[in-house]
Amino acid sequence: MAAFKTLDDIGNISGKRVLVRVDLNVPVADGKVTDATRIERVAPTIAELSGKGAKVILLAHFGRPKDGPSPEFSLEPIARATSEVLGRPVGFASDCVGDTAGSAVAAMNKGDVLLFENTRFYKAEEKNDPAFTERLAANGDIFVNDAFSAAHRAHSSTEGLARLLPAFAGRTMQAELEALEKGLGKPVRPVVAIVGGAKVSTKIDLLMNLVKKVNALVIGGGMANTFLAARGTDVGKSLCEHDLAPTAKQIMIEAAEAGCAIILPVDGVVAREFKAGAACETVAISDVPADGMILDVGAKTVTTIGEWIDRAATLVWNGPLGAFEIEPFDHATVAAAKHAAARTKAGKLVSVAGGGDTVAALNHAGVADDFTYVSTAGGAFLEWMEGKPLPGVDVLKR
Ligand SMILES: Nc1ncnc2c1ncn2[C@@H]1O[C@H](COP(=O)(O)OP(=O)(O)OP(=O)(O)O)[C@@H](O)[C@H]1O
Ligand SMILES: O=C(O)[C@H](O)COP(=O)(O)O
Repeated sequence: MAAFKTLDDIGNISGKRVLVRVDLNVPVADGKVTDATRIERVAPTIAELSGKGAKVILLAHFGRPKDGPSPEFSLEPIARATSEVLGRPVGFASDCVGDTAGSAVAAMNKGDVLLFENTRFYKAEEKNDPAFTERLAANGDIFVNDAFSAAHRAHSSTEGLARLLPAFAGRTMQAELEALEKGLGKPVRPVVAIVGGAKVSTKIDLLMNLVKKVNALVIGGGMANTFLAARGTDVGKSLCEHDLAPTAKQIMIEAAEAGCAIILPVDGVVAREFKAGAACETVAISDVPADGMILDVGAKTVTTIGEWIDRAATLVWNGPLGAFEIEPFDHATVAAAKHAAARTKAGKLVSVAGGGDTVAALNHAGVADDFTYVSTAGGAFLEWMEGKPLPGVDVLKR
């Protein structure tokens, strides 16, 4: 028996209003979804609930809006993409609470699917505010959480609702937890982690514990710049959170004490503009020009990363090594992804990667299917790896 209630326990839901938390925080460029993996992963849960005659109401966030509603963070285009993936109409309500939401739900028939606007248009969502959670709950009889990748957030739509309504794990939530336990529950050593990407402030603290769990930590992407700067390297105009230098230094101390090697870039691909085809050059990491941005790790670093992948029995990866969406800054990520995929196919590596953009990067490299497991989760995956309780999962426990 699973440790939490799943859709196998949900009973007769015909005609019932089921609020389903999904993660539709997908990569988008020019208004188009560039990687639909997260939508594809939640499709089975939606299809199952709809097939059982439920009125399926999707709750999701998109990005990190700071000041309430804005078109930039609207889920409306994602409703269209979800409809394409599901091969059926998906309605859209331009609010997740109140009259607009209530009227849209009242108009639903059995089996219909409706997406509510971005829950993060309300600050109360991220505060897990009980009054806001009640407003969300007013439109549901049952709650299903299928957003493993947002389960590290104790928000109204991830944790709060599970306290107010009968709550169940969706099929993707269930599959993610089972697959991670199987692949990484007792990882074969040496374990090498690669952490890159751009969410420096929300992920850097996780590295403090991660260095105690892995034998080597390769740091690339925007994350590396903060560590390089903390070490005294001038990173020019690169994405860098200088105020986190003390945290980065402490992580390097903890890693040394735990015997975890930290691998930082020795060279970088530098440009002056963040756009496709921008003029760029590869420079030693000590020679980044004051007006330059490191947008990818350089060829020497790629070779070193390959050597660490060769030493690993288990690889854990979150966050691209560079701004892979823009050529030619995808080179390092693609090279490392292909290298890890080849080792996995040769039976020499257990490779588990996760994250919205990380999955997109592996798809871009054409190797997502060759990894042992690809999770939709980035931050949640790292927290799971750390052994930290995930509020969205814990609340579902029997
Ligand atoms: N050197 C860099 N400078 C600027 N942006 C970078 C750099 N390296 C990587 N990135 C950006 O990092 C972003 C991905 O980071 P992020 O931490 O969101 O990863 P993720 O896999 O989506 O994880 P999660 O699911 O937790 O969001 C990409 O959009 C990529 O362009
Ligand atoms: O992309 C993710 O990792 C999840 O959707 C969570 O997003 P967040 O880091 O903005 O909470």
